[in-house]
Amino acid sequence: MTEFDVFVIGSGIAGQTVAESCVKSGKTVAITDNRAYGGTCANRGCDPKKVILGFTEILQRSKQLLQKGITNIPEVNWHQIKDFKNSFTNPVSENTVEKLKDLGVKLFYESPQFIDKSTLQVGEEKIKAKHIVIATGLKPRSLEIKGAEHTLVSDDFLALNKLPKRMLFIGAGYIGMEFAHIAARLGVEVTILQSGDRPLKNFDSDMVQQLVKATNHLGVKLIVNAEVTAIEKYENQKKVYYQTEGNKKEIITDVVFNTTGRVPAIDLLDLYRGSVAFTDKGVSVNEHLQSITNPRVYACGDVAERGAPLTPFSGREGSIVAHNILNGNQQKAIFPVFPSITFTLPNLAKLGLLEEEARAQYTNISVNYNDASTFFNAKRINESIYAYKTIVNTANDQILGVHLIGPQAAEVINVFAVVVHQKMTTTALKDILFAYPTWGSDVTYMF
Ligand SMILES: Cc1cc2nc3c(=O)[nH]c(=O)nc-3n(C[C@H](O)[C@H](O)[C@H](O)COP(=O)(O)OP(=O)(O)OC[C@H]3O[C@@H](n4cnc5c(N)ncnc54)[C@H](O)[C@@H]3O)c2cc1C
Ligand SMILES: NC(=O)c1ccc[n+]([C@@H]2O[C@H](COP(=O)([O-])OP(=O)(O)OC[C@H]3O[C@@H](n4cnc5c(N)ncnc54)[C@H](O)[C@@H]3O)[C@@H](O)[C@H]2O)c1
Repeated sequence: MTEFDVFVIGSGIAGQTVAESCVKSGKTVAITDNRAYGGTCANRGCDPKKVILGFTEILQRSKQLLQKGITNIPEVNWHQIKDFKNSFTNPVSENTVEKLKDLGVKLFYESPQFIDKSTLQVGEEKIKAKHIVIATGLKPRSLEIKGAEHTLVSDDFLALNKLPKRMLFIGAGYIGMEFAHIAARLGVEVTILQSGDRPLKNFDSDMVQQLVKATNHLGVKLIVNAEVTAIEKYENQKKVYYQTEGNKKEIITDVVFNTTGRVPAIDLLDLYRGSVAFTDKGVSVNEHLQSITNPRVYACGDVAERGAPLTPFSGREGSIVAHNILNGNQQKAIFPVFPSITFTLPNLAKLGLLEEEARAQYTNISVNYNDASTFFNAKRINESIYAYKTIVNTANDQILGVHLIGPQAAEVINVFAVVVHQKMTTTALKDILFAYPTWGSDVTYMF
């Protein structure tokens, strides 16, 4: 039986971080992945999405300034966009493999199964490890309806050879909204069916209302309170049956994407045999990111029950796990307040508490919600959607929450992340001289 100090399952940002730190500290380390090395963000998530978004930003800006100096909207070519996107994603796997091999990590290419608390079956090999790290991320939630096999997922969107004329997304969360905006700007007729009464439940409702306005303006048909009941395939077309407010409806489209959420990728691991407890949110871990039922096992990144399923968390959790393996459980998974973005155009951004959370937790708060579309920054690019909501604890003048919608909200929210992280007061923030005219300079007017 082969033995390692550390066996890592999953080569995304979380797993790679653990493997790299541990091998550099002299541990014997192995890692396995049953898909392309490098994980979701670089291969099938944040990065390729943002590359494609870059093209739609140009289209959006051109459209806003059409007949104001722009005479033609540029034409886009999906094949070229895809080639450019592939120039980022294609090398990821090979580069990751090379980096890990050079560091002395032993690589495997299949899903392991737990045999007992410290042993894994990896292909033909039985492997024992002092520490096993689960970093397998999330996978798309299965859709439990008739005809679910006719749906595609976000990976398939990024791999499309040709853009269809029509697309339908089931679910208006991060992925549904981001991909719907991208597709619509690239000329696809887009429908979104959302089960609840609004998209993006984690974001501020006033900002989301503005985003819904922008989404409608873009020509996307966003239908809320829709319960999808079945999908039928007719040659190249799909018929999607749904109900809304008791009425049965159907819609014909070319491609249907299941964007109803993502769940922990743990079903292949036989966690029961390893005595590793889990819930539907992921592997159950204590504050050191250690399994609550098997102390040899740690979990980090999206698959861990703690933290948020976002790239910066996965990296941070990976380094906490590596530190705890190497030094005994010294680091706790305590995270600073963090921004979250929906990369639609305009961007939707949030940091800290929602208004209702702040009202429930604090007695003295001030909430400042304003339409900023008359600000110079918005007017100079003819942008009609720009708004903010800031929530301040009036007892100490510190910011509790910031919610932004605007063309550069994804960047501007980072200014607030620094302010909140450093516990600055709004008075101190207003004392800073920001360069003008920049989006950053608007933040001093948001209180
Ligand atoms: C379309 C999309 C867009 C996104 N955009 C953003 C964004 O803009 N910003 C942001 O912060 N986050 C974004 N995310 C989320 C982000 O990608 C994840 O939070 C991050 O990649 C998680 O890293 P991880 O290391 O925890 O898991 P992953 O990167 O998912 O890595 C897990 C690895 O484990 C492997 N694996 C799974 N099961 C097994 C098994 N049984 N055996 C062996 N290997 C296995 C997988 O193949 C994968 O390589 C996006 C996600 C998606 C899907
Ligand atoms: N910009 C980013 O940071 C970014 C982008 C993409 C993904 N992510 C990460 O990936 C995770 C998964 O994203 P996601 O968009 O898959 O999930 P999500 O949870 O954000 O959205 C799923 C949406 O589908 C809806 N839904 C669920 N079941 C439905 C049904 N049967 N019919 C219609 N609608 C239904 C939900 O109400 C929700 O609005 C996110 O939580 C996020 O952490 C982040």
